[in-house]
Amino acid sequence: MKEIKHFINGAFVGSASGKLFDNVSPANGQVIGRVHEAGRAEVDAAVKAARAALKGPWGKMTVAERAEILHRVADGITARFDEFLEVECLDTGKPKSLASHIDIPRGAANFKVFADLLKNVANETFEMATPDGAGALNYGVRRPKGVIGVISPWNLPLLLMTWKVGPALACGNCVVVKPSEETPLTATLLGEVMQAAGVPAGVYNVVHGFGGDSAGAFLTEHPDVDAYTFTGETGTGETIMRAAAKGVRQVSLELGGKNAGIVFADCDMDKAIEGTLRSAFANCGQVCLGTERVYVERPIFDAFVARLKAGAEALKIGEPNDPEANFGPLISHKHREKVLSYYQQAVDDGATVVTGGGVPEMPAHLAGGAWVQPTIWTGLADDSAVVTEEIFGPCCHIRPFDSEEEAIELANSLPYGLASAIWTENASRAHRVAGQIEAGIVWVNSWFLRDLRTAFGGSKQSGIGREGGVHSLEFYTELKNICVKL
Ligand SMILES: NC(=O)c1ccc[n+]([C@@H]2O[C@H](COP(=O)([O-])OP(=O)(O)OC[C@H]3O[C@@H](n4cnc5c(N)ncnc54)[C@H](O)[C@@H]3O)[C@@H](O)[C@H]2O)c1
Ligand SMILES: O=C/C=C/C=C(\O)C(=O)O
Repeated sequence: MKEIKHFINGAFVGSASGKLFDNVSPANGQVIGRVHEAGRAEVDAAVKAARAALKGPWGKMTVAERAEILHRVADGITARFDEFLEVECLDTGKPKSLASHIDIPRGAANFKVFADLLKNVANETFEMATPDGAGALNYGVRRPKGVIGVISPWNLPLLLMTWKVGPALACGNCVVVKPSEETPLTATLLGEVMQAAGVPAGVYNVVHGFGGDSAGAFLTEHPDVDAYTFTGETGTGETIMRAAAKGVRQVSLELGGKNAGIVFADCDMDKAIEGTLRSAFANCGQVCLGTERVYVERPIFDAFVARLKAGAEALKIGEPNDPEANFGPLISHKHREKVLSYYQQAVDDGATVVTGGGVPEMPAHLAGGAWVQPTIWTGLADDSAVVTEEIFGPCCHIRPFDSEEEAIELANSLPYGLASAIWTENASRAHRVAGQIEAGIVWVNSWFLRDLRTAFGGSKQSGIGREGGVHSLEFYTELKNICVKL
């Protein structure tokens, strides 16, 4: 059985405690590996290695030197594309057709984009008048924040982890990564790529384990970490924020959502159906930006529901290697229990189940997987938990609306504010509505169209801070003002 070890100070090491946990395939329920669980000793070793690398070669490199190495990391991922694809799909069960287009290429791009960006950042300067007439010159310099704790989720493991590690390293920081316990493989494989690319030991460290009372908590409680960047559930974000408060460490939090799609009667129906299908069901609904609430203008409500149902029913459920498959399993049986509890709740609350609502029949060799049906409901009250709470599964509730104001009010009615998608061919309306949606990201006639230079993050309980492009610099660097009296 394959053992998955930590990557600390440039070497793969096991846990001193000898504690291991199972890595289980979501597609068939079989154990695919045994993962070392970090104790305080391993987390401490990783933080110490990061601190030493910061004071050592990495901290002393020029931006251009670091950028060259990070380009080699990106090329290293691309050169081992098939291996990354294999293990990402082993961990998550997602179709290779999806991960080969999104997860792995984005993993590589996250290093290139931020390496290039750092080479072109301008710093602010202010000339200042002084009473003696000689003046003063203020100029800003950016310095790495230090040792960054990176805590990432399981839904897009390589993409979301490198989305943080790419800019962190480009800015000259060193990182200790705690990947999700569900998906340890790509973060570990990246250690090999880092070694081969010439990233100095200690710059990139990975510790495996769980959240509370395990590697996650040990990392967030460690006093020598300067800042934490986290993607995951809102409740976990609160816990991490509390831990980071000790020592006044900064946090960047990308949290949960209950995103609304708003479909106007003047939309291009083909586009709206295609985009809503993806936003509700891609990655088996396990995308933070996904749509779980769809509001459709009444004149096209019935037609929209019928077409979305047909689209959901045409999804091809299957294992990662099935070239036809575009719909995989949920991440675990535990998560399936949660999703199925909402499927039951919807029925109890009087929903009309338009399609799905249960567990699909799978061939014998996949029967142990965490499969679930894509599901659509109508007819629920606005305060049903199914409509107000993040399910993080392949499901959505569709509700009619009669006016623009009503649609905006419904979209803004929850404490989350991550993303929204608006479907209309009327550009004025698109601008007007997009400006009023309380969310960090609004798409018009699209979904998950990503330019890595743009600000990414959530408002309200969906997060704190923005990452992406130059916005990442705000978190990953300290901006220092130097004032020179002339
Ligand atoms: N806003 C975004 O950009 C974004 C992106 C992807 C996922 N998400 C959210 O992530 C959630 C799904 O991911 P998940 O189930 O892995 O989230 P999660 O919060 O359960 O876990 C995320 C990570 O935090 C760790 N963790 C858990 N408890 C911890 C603790 N007490 N201290 C330190 N670390 C701890 C986990 O081990 C894991 O590595 C959903 O809520 C989804 O909306 C948000
Ligand atoms: O599940 C959440 C998806 C987040 C996507 C990104 O962070 C990104 O595209 O950079």
